[in-house]
Amino acid sequence: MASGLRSSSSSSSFTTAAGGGALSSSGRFERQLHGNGSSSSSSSSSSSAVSTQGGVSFGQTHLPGRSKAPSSRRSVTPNSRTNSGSDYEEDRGRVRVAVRLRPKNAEDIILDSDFADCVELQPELKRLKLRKNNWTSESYRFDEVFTETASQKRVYEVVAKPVVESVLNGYSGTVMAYGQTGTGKTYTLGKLGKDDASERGIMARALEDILASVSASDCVEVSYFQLYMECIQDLLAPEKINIPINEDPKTGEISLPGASVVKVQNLDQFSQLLQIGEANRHAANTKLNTESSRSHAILMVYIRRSVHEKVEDGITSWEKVPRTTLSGSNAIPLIRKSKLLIVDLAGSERIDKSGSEGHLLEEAKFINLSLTSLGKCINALAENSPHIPLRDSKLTRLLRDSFGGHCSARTSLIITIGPSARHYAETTSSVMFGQRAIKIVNMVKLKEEFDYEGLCRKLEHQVDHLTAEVERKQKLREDDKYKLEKELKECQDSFAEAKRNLITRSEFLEKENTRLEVEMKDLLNELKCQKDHNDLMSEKAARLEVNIKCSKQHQLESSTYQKVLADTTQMYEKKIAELIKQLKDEHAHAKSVEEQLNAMKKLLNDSQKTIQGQKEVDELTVKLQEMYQLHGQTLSELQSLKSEQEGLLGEKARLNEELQAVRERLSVEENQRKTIEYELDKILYMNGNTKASSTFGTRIGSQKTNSLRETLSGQRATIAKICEEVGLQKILQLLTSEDSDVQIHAVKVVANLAAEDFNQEKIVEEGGLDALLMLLRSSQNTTILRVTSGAIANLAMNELNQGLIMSKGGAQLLAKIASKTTDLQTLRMVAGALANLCGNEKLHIMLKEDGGIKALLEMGRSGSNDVTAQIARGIANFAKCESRGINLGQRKGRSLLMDDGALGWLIANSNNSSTSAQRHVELALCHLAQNEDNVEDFISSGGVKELVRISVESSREDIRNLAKKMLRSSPTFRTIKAEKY
Ligand SMILES: Nc1ncnc2c1ncn2[C@@H]1O[C@H](COP(=O)(O)OP(=O)(O)OP(=O)(O)O)[C@@H](O)[C@H]1O
Repeated sequence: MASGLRSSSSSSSFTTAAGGGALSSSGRFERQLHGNGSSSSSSSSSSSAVSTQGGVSFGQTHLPGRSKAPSSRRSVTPNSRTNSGSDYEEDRGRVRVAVRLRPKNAEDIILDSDFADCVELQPELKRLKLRKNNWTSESYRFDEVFTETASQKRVYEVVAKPVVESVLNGYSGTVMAYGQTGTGKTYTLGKLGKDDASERGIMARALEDILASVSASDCVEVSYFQLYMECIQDLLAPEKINIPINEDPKTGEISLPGASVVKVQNLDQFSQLLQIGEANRHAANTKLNTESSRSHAILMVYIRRSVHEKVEDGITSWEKVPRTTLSGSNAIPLIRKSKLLIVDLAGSERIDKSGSEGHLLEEAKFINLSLTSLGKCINALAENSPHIPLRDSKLTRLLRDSFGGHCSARTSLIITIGPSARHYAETTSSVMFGQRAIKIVNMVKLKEEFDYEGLCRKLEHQVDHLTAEVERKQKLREDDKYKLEKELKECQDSFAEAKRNLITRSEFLEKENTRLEVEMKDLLNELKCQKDHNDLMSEKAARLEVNIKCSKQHQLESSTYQKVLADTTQMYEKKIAELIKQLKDEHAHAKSVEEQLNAMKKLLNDSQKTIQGQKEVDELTVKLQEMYQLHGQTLSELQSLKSEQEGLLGEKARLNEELQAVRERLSVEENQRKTIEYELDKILYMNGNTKASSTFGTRIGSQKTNSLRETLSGQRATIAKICEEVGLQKILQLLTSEDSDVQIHAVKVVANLAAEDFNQEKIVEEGGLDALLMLLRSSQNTTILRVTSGAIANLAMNELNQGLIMSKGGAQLLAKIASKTTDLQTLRMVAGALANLCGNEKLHIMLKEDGGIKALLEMGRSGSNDVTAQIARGIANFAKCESRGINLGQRKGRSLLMDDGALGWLIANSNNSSTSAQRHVELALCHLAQNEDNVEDFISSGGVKELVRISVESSREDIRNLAKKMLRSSPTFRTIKAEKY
């Protein structure tokens, strides 16, 4: 059941035209919640019957049957804030304003068909244009504009659904309708749509969404009351009147002690409550003899939802869970309360216009009192005024949460208007109310703070990381030391062994040496003995002369022995040399081993030095500890820097405001200077002079602001003042000046004055009309002709002047100018003047005879949309007057327009790209078709086909209906239509 609303706000909710800046992703999100301190048992489950309670307080709602235990509040601070739905989050605070145009009703169609609508919507630009007359219009931008065909579903989704979603998330929200009586406030908000669900208004749709989103453990309750003449009456229990408003002195929260609060469980039940409320509102109105709802109706929806806070890894998350799953876990059970206000304000029309008298006048004053004080609060809030007069009326006291209030209310306002030009003033006033409200930014409860805890955690993490790194490196160093020591030991061992081997080897070599020396000695002794023996033998030879042969043999033997001895000596000498070389090599080897040993010792020395790195580690640890201390100090410094920064930001904001004010003053002064400089160009522009508009028009285009509008009206006031001081007579005399420059300036002033109703009669009385006609007759100057035609067009708006213009030959003169000029602006002015004259049926014959109709139609050759729109307006005015004359039985016969080819012109222009021209062409065809005597012309010129097309394709429902009516009411048309279409 608790499926939750799928957000369509990104596509269908108001888009932001202006608004607050983006919030950073870190920061603190503060909500106000009611703790579970008060008992959760509620009699709300008992039934849906109307129950009465001690008090209903907004934000701290006392629920039915619930004890008034003080509810504890707490702030919740998630460590990170999401940016989801950023548009909505960022711009939550600004009041969103939409405008809805009501379709024409029967009265509008009957009374207004001669007039253009005063409202033009440009939904694609979210703009609304208010047309004062044919020449002047103002354009305003809103968050959304709804045309007369906008569905109830779309209006709900754009205006109210984002607010409802916000309320379901625990914020307060308000949806309010403001507008003149009969413009559709109740239709938009309170329509029940019993037979057709698509007709349901915002109240029913909001409850439908809310009920679909809450779970069984949640609670939805409503109060419904009206504020009539500063008195609050319960619409669910009408006997309860004069309900007081209580304000909590500490929190400023509002409560209505004694008001009924009803628990709602399904949409049918809510529809019944709404019906009861509407019936009671209607009964109260009837009793008070009022036709329309003159009270302010307020529906309050209280929502109480169970939520729980889950703490995981230091991150706080909010989850909507069934209450039963909360026990036994680390979840913290909480109740989240929010409130939705839907306010159907009473009609905003002016007292003088509504014609109220006696009791009704009193009533209107009270209604106006509360609406006026609402307007004052809106003004004060829009201007950021330090004092908001919330206490001036009950309405503003009740709505204190909705506009700039202390809670984070999200507010949507829908301005309802009608299309009729008769209610121009009321429509303008409603539109301006919306324009002021759109500037209001409610205080948003998202509070931004630096996340110190996060920083702390980050630093701790870094310290942990560094400590681990130090430990790792220490371990590495120990490993290295162990390895080096091991290698050193191995080196020492191998050195000792090498030394041992060397010693063994040198002992062995010494022994061998000794042995060889002994051997050599023995051999030498042997040799000596041998030599002694030889000597003895020679002695014997000498002595033994006899045995010479034998002696010779002995000699031979001796030489052999000597050779053997020499060989043996050489061999031993060689062996001794080898042993000495071997001994030298061993010495060299011993030396290189000693060198290696030295290198090892050096290495050992180095590694012992490396071990000194350990000390560095210790120092690092000390530094780390110092860092801890520094970190603590940094935190406190950060704290003080932050408060300093806040102070500086405040100062900066104040200086910015001052700077802005100075800039605005400078800009106003600059505008005033430029205004004076371009004064005459502006007048020209207002009268359609293209040359002037190339200079001034560009500026106008770039500056379309309220201040310019104010400057323009100030300009008119300046001209009126000049006229007052110089005297109209003198200005009119300047029209006959011989200097054409003087004439140009004078005619511009007169044309400007003629744009205001109250000057028109005076200008004619003082001979201004004659002077203008004289200029038309005699001047050749294009500018003079153009501006003069504009002035006459302005004068021709007034019925009293129209006869005079005709009797003085004005139509002939205008026709002549039309035939001579190709200047589009002049043609537009002339067409406008003739179109105004077409609206006076008494002048029709004269207008035709003076060539006015022919001239009007011929101006179509210009191909200009503006000129075509004026021609179409004139023909429509003419045809309308004729059809009225026929209806009243005052006129007979074929239309005077037929001979001049008006029907052909209309058919040829029925697909004109200009909306205004097309509407007038369609209206003119419908009015001409009403005359049976025009039927022949319609048949011969293809007009019937055009009429059938209009009845199906016209963009205006009222015109489609009119065409259908014409086709039905003429038997000839009926037959043709049946045969051909
Ligand atoms: N958008 C619309 N579409 C169709 N009909 C509408 C629309 N808006 C209003 N109406 C009709 O116009 C009439 C007046 O509307 P509604 O009663 O809602 O006006 P209101 O502004 O509430 O007037 P009041 O201030 O007197 O209460 C009703 O018959 C209503 O059905």
